[in-house]
Amino acid sequence: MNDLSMDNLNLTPKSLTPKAIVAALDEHIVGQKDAKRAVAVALRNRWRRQKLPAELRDEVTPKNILMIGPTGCGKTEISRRLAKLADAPFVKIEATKFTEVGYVGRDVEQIARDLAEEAIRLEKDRRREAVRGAASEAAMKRLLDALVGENASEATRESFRLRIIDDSMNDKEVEIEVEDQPNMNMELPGMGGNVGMINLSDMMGKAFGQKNMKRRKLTVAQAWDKLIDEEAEKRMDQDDVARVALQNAEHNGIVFLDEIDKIAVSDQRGGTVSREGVQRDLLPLIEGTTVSTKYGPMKTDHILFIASGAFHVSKPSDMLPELQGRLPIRVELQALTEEDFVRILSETRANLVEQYCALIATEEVTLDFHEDAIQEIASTAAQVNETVENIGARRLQTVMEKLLEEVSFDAEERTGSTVTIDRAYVQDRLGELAGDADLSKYIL
Ligand SMILES: Nc1ncnc2c1ncn2[C@@H]1O[C@H](COP(=O)(O)OP(=O)(O)OP(=O)(O)O)[C@@H](O)[C@H]1O
Repeated sequence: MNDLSMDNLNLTPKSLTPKAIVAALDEHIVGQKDAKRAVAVALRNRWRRQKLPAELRDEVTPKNILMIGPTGCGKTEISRRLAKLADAPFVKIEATKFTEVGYVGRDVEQIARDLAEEAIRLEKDRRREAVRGAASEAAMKRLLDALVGENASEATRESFRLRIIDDSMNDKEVEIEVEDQPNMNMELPGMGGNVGMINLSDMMGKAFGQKNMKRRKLTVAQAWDKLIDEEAEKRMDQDDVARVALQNAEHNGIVFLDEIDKIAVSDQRGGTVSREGVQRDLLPLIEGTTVSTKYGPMKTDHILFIASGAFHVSKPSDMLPELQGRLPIRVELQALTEEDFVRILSETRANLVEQYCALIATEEVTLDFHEDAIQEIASTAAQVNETVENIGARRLQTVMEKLLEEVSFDAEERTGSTVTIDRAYVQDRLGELAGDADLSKYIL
């Protein structure tokens, strides 16, 4: 890639120093300092690499990361948040998926194709912003034409326009001409996976320079969404979208490979694709290869791979040596404690307590959480994790849902009231359940 095309990339901002990245992650994720530092350095190294002269830049490959830690302790969350910070295409894939019946070696390339799709989605979102004004103007014109006819007076059009804008026509039906997407996919023989899939309708549309249009009955709200989408797409140079998105996937993409520990042990089952085989298939992708996608060839050399697993049964050293070598940065994440749960519920941004308060507040009911209630919820979650199964912070979700089940169900009958949630309330709702391991297995 030459320097010029590199300039088109959305570079990670200079201000995203490792410290700034860790600070941003701290807002959402409690603890796990080592993992945060490792991903922060990996991201910064991308920015550093982009500053290098071309010949050196190509030599610098990402130092992929292996996260070791129990389920629900923040491995995915850290990686996903990192990608969001960097505005980077991100996909999460379970490594075990490739051991299932029906998969063949080359299917791991689908990971790169999924990343390309994600990059396309991001790029289109970015460009949609830029064309929003023109697209909504054109969409409104088409919608008004369909509702009142092209020859209606300006006054009529204006009065309909205002009613559309203030949402009062949302449920009214309108018959309108929109693009038809029958999805006539056809697989090209001899080309594996999705590359060989071509969309016949797309192709015919391109050949004749036009899309198939079809009259459909939609609600005004549905028609508006569809028209905005069509008008925005029309205003994007699709070839340029594909080119920039592919570059972005190649240089900024992050692949999160979950359950890598499950493919590290040798096979006992017959009939399925061997786990060692999957490791071998993954290798070229991680080492760097070129995968054909429907947007063109995509190099995987500079994609950042974050592999993760609990490694309860297997050890990282059980993986193929080549794969171990490709995941040189090892970080351990800690199982979450009761204190961590308190912090997750009270210190993280948009935490579960805030979310529930906001949801119930839409019914004009106030949830007044006392500190001792948070402590009790955390202790209940920790207790159930210990007695039933440790699912980490995910336990907080089931516990909170159960705790607030009743209020959530009849909030609209309590308009104007305040529900006090203190330790006694939590014990009253959850005490019996949490104390009974058999019940908790199903309910909490
Ligand atoms: N340390 C943490 N701080 C705040 N929230 C957390 C933390 N760990 C996990 N969570 C929350 O718990 C949920 C599950 O976490 P996550 O998906 O990161 O688990 P994981 O470690 O990747 O587990 P798995 O290996 O099973 O995928 C998410 O909603 C996440 O926000």
